[in-house]
Amino acid sequence: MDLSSVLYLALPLSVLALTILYLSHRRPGPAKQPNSAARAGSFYELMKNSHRILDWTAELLAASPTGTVTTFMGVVTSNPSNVEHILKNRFDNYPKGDRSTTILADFLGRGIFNSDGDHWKLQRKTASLEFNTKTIRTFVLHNIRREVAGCLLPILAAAAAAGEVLDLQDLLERLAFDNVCKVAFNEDPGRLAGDTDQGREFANAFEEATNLVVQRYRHPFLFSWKLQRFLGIGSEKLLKEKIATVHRFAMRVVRAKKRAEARGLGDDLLSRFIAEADYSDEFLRDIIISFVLAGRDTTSATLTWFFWLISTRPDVKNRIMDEIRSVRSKKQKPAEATFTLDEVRNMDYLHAALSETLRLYPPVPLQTRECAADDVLPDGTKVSKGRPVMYSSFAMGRTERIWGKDCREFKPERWLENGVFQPKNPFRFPVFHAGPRMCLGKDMAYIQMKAVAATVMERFEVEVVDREKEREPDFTMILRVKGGLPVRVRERPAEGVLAA
Ligand code: HEM
Repeated sequence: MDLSSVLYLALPLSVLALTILYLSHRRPGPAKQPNSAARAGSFYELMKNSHRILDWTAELLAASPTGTVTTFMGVVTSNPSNVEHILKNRFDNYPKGDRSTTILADFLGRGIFNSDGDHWKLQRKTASLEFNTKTIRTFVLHNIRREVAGCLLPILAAAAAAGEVLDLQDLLERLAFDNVCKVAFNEDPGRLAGDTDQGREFANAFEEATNLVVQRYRHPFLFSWKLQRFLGIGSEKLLKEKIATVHRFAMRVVRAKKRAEARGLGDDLLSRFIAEADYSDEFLRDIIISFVLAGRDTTSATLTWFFWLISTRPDVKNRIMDEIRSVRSKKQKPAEATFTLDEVRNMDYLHAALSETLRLYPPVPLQTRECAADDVLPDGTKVSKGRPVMYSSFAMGRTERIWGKDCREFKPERWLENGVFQPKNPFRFPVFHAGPRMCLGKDMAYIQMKAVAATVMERFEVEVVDREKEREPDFTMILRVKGGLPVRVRERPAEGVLAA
């Protein structure tokens, strides 16, 4: 790049930097919102609180009478009526929007996770049919049982015998990655069983590409990361390489599956899309990358928080153990190392404990949409065209107005009536999103999480090292446990359970 181009690009950058400085030091004017959203959170405050963005927004929202605030970042709400308006009633006015889809486009293309309008509708229609069949549920459970019995339990047994400390979060992430790849395209990258070269390269590139692409959100203007990409410098250089590795792997999978079509397709999601219509290779590549991203760290993060939370609550742990024993006692044939679909379904208390974990530590804690045309939210907040509008599941899970005075307590009982699990209104609990774009993998996620939790707990006592220590969330794309979760495991004496 020559000097004149550098100067040409440097000038607008300086203007942007000065604008940011001006905005951050400007005295806030009188609030323009009529009766609702407090105007809070200047650029300066945002920077000051950037390391605790979730707690900071939760505090702002709790202090606002309507549960909505207007910040430098856009409108943020924890008000269920607003959430219903954005996600359902005025769905078409709140797409993901250009800013977000442009940021993720190099990586995700126009896969279901990163598209709006007709392109999204087409994928959603096919995917909804495929996610809701009994065949896919059975396929999901079959894979998770295989992976748990064949890989996870032996690793835990070896650690128990050696008295070794394990990072449970890391193990669960490996398990979730292998599992979502099996469900998406029926290949196991072997993250848990001992990496294959190709699998390791794909998994590492996927992980790094996700972390690097998220860095683009930290740029206040699209222009700044685009400039880096154009110059091929810094994190953008590395990102390009990682994305190329992921795309190469995914393309190989798509082409191999298409070639195998004549010999019969499988039950995985890619096979089902191929059988459905003559989609292009790129279209299918984008779809499977979206599925892997969607189903990867969400379940492992939830399980990690779950194991930490129950380690601080022996009463909850005991009730889960009682439920597991009771489900087992109804079995006619000798118990296996893992559970059937019906057994997993019948665990209401475990379902409640996982939902309570999701309430306090939602894997996707803050969601953003972009306002397509000027609008007024049900609480009176005005939103202008192009503004980001966010809802915070994290703040909502900790809101007294929604969950009562004990909202910060871990209390699975709040989800049960006469021992039976009662789902909550998704606009008050939008952890899986809500409305037409609600998470497609919700049932699948519960099946996986329940199967893993019950199988591990039945066979092992999991002791979290330093369990009383408060765990800090680490929020990049998914709300993980900062620093992982070190645990020791001990084998329980067998209660009629066969070895894996
Ligand atoms: C605890 C586990 C999970 C949670 C909390 C969760 C949460 C969410 C949320 C909040 C969204 C909306 C994201 C957005 O629009 O930006 C979403 C979408 C989605 N999820 Fe999940 N998810 C979970 C597990 C899974 C799993 C295991 C899969 C399976 C592959 C999956 C597949 C999807 C898909 C395909 C979408 C896109 C739906 C669309 O845009 O129409 N999810 N999920």
